[in-house]
Amino acid sequence: MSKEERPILEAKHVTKKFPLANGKELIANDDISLKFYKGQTLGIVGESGCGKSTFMRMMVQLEKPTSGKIFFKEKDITKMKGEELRANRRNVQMVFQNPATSFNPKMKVRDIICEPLMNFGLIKKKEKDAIARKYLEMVELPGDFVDRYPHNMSGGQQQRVGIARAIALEPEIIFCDESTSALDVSVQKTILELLVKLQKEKQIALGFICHYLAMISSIAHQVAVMYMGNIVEILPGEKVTEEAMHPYTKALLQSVFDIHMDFSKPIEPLEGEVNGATGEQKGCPFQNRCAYCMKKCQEEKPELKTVGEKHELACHLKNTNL
Ligand SMILES: Nc1ncnc2c1ncn2[C@@H]1O[C@H](COP(=O)(O)OP(=O)(O)OP(=O)(O)O)[C@@H](O)[C@H]1O
Repeated sequence: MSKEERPILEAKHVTKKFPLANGKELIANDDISLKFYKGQTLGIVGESGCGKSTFMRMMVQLEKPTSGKIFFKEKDITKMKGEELRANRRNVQMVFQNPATSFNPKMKVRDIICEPLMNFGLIKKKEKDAIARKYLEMVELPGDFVDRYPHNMSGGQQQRVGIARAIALEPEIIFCDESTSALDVSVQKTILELLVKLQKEKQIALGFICHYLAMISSIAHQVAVMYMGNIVEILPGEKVTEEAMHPYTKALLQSVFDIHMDFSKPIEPLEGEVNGATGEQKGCPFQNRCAYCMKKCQEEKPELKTVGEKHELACHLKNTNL
């Protein structure tokens, strides 16, 4: 495999369990394997509570998996400790989606953008102003925003400052969690476009977490659809509308897709209950809500299998024309 084809970041069989008050465990992520490549966007989509943020938190080293491995350029980051772990954080950055709560309200934009650079000892105090202005320009904000405080900016502007702060470290991969965003969808879309522009310029890998399949598939090279902690389908973003096979992906498409890309529509809820996965239910995680559920689906959990070019599916129905 050539260097270009190797993933920057790779999750291998990653599982995350949380203890529940009743002594059972919630399986928030169940045996997830995903790859992130240089200059490419991998979108992770699914309803609230399916485990997207949990996955991202492990990728950015804020949490450790219960089992499985995470490789940054073939080095297992789950084994890193101390200085090595701290140094690696620079490579994998995250854009916080509620900057109002993640920024120190007493810090000016200049300091917010430069704080990580100062922490890593990469710049001197007197360089801060010029550097903050440079990154503000990259995120299409005026240079004199350096003297603003977070509360003097709109949510979208704060988001741009968050991106400026993340890219200032020149990371190899950036994660964004739009699913928890306080921004309205049209602002989310502009932010997404900015990230795609920066990605093209800098060849950053992007991990993008989103509720809106139509929005994410319009920009992501690959889309991974998550349901109750499981990846049920992976396919190229540009092929989502024509080639989606999983009944859940199709349901997400039907509920939100609009050819005119009207992202203001909320997701219509699917029929049926989403239960937390405690590992007690045999078979397919989607069986309770699937209109095509067969006996086999109640007994045997479908594994992700290749069904086309860059297309993987976990569904027993794969050869049935739905
Ligand atoms: N620290 C924690 N302790 C216990 N349970 C947790 C913890 N973090 C997340 N969970 C549970 O894990 C499941 C997945 O949560 P997660 O936040 O990853 O979902 P999500 O898909 O990102 O949702 P949203 O789109 O609403 O952000 C949920 O049932 C959640 O309640």
